Amino acid sequence: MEMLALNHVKKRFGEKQVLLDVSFCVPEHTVFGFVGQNGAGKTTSMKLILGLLACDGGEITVGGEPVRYGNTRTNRLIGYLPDVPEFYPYMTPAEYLTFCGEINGMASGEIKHRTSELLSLVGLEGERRRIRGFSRGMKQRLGIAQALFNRPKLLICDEPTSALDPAGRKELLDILTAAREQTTVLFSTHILSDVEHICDEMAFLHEGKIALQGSLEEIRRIREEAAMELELERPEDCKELKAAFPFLKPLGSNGLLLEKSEALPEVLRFLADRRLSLRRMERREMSLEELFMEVIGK
Ligand SMILES: Nc1ncnc2c1ncn2[C@@H]1O[C@H](COP(=O)(O)OP(=O)(O)OP(=O)(O)O)[C@@H](O)[C@H]1O
Repeated sequence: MEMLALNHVKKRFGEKQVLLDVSFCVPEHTVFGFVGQNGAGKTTSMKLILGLLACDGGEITVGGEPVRYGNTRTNRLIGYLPDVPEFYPYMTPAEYLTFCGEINGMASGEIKHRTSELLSLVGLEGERRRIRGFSRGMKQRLGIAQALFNRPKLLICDEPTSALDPAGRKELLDILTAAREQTTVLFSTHILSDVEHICDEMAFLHEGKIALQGSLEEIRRIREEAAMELELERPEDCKELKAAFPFLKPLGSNGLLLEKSEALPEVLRFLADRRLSLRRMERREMSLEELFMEVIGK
């Protein structure tokens, strides 16, 4: 079942059309990466999912229920970690989570149990310091514990790793992976290696639309089919081939990169007709980064 679905969502701020037509689905119990450059509209999309902004068109459902602007009904299913979470700095993490349980009207036994379970999940068990002395990474981890307190079906995190150092990022990614046992995770990022590390699926938002989406397996397949490296025996053969197919890109002294795999049969026919010998031909493993640069035309 899909936990979240956006269908043809549109959003404009004055003259600026931020989301032109955004559709994607997040299946239950996945870790879903929502990727986009700065200013692509990731936070705007999250605010629409939370009913904090009104869509100009399209529909959003959470757990099958439609999201309505200004109506918080679907938010009972959601835990949200904003990009800069705010806390009462004079509290310890245990005091803070206890306070969250109390304002939610939970019984004290349940609050105690949940607090200890979550502090252990985020690696803050036994932490007696007050939040004012916390690093950014510790605050993000506490924010995840808070967002998970009510056992949400969907955890939404807005760029949770972008301000963290590599060690802090790794800790946070491990927590999001562990959180998948209890919930579905949607997190926005522009750090593509984070997506490669923990996501099952992803969508890439570019110029107001989803430019690329699917499981990481599917996206890897696109990468493998995307480009081919050719290495010829002699530099003059390389020159001859390049002159016949100007779209081939130089690669080292005797190599050429073929980005359009549909042109491969024609290139091979040319090599055979001219009796040019090929030393090596290999599919090129593109990084997610390179693939995105290609999608955005850079
Ligand atoms: N309330 C608003 N009024 C006017 N413009 C806005 C408003 N909120 C966002 N925008 C604009 O919409 C665009 C998308 O912003 P958004 O914050 O959703 O992007 P983002 O993908 O989250 O970027 P970042 O990675 O930098 O956080 C930006 O150009 C931003 O300036």
